[in-house]
Amino acid sequence: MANVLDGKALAQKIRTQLQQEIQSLQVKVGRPPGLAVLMVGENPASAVYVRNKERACEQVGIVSFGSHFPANISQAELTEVIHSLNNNPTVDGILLQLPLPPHLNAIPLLYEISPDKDVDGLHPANMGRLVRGEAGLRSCTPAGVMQLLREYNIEVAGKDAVVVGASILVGKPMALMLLEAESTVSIAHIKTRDLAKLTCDAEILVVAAGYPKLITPQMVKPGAVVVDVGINRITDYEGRSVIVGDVDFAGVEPLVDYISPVPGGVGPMTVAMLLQNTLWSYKQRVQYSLQ
Ligand SMILES: NC(=O)c1ccc[n+]([C@@H]2O[C@H](COP(=O)([O-])OP(=O)(O)OC[C@H]3O[C@@H](n4cnc5c(N)ncnc54)[C@H](OP(=O)(O)O)[C@@H]3O)[C@@H](O)[C@H]2O)c1
Ligand SMILES: Nc1nc(=O)c2c([nH]1)NC[C@@H]1CN(c3ccc(C(=O)N[C@@H](CCC(=O)O)C(=O)O)cc3)CN21
Ligand SMILES: [Mg+2]
Repeated sequence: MANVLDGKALAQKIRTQLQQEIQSLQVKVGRPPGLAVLMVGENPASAVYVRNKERACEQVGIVSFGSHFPANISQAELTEVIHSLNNNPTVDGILLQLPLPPHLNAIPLLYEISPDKDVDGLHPANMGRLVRGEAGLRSCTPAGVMQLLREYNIEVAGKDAVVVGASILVGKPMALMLLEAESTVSIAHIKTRDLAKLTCDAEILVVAAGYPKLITPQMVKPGAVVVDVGINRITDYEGRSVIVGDVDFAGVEPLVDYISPVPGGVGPMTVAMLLQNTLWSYKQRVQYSLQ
């Protein structure tokens, strides 16, 4: 039986640490950290994220400025909203929930978010820092995966790692962080000819494709570490709406050494890293008032 990577428990531990640090800092600074989350239209994965994030902010003492915009908001209107948040001194973090409705273009909007407040790490300046191995705001989900591996003392250096998925939100920054930790990294994507051949060689397998049961028992190396990033809402055999990952958990779990569950794995870690990034950004911003 595999060890289950308990992201829920680790995230709770991190939130307790953050709560204590925020409590003592805000006395000196005179205001709590602030996080603005912009959600446009309806997206089930985003809705889960926004709900969990608001609860977590409240727990640690971060003020959350949640804004939910109708699906028909224009590119210009959303750009204006971002500019006003950039100029708002009580906002330390700005997160634009992805994906956006088709009439909106995410890339130009991600350029508009001030790199100092880009708690998703998606601005080219922050992605560039990651590529170069510099400190900075980094994408929450891959940062959460790395922290989870560290918590369980899982050796990464020298290992063969495979990342399934190559998005700028998860797959690409994940591969860069695994490389920084000195593993040998391969990235699979939709055009990969033989996915199973690649995944069968993976000692560390991180899956972020958004496809339920993409990874079957035949596709994993016995004794591997499997991290499931996928968040898919499906209807189960009893007609209920449930969340599942990209890995056939029941089939894969008996074969591997470590596996992260969905829910309770990477998702809560993403939220914890978002809070951590917001605190980091706040500390950068208020360092003068602390001297
Ligand atoms: N747990 C969390 O905290 C968290 C955070 C973010 C996202 N997610 C979830 O993680 C999943 C991925 O998110 P994302 O934002 O990275 O999604 P995305 O932008 O849709 O990217 C998915 C990536 O997977 C690749 N892919 C899709 N089907 C594939 C297949 N059959 N074989 C190989 N590669 C395949 C795509 O390839 P192409 O680009 O070539 O099409 C793309 O690179 C989703 O389920 C999302 O909800 C979870
Ligand atoms: N800009 C941006 N950044 C993101 O990190 C992001 C988006 N957009 N859009 C949606 C996806 C999906 N993300 C998620 C999705 C779920 C959880 C989460 O907390 N999952 C929990 C609870 C699931 C449940 O309530 O059942 C889990 O245990 O997996 C976190 C981040 C983050 N994502
Ligand atoms: Mg999860």
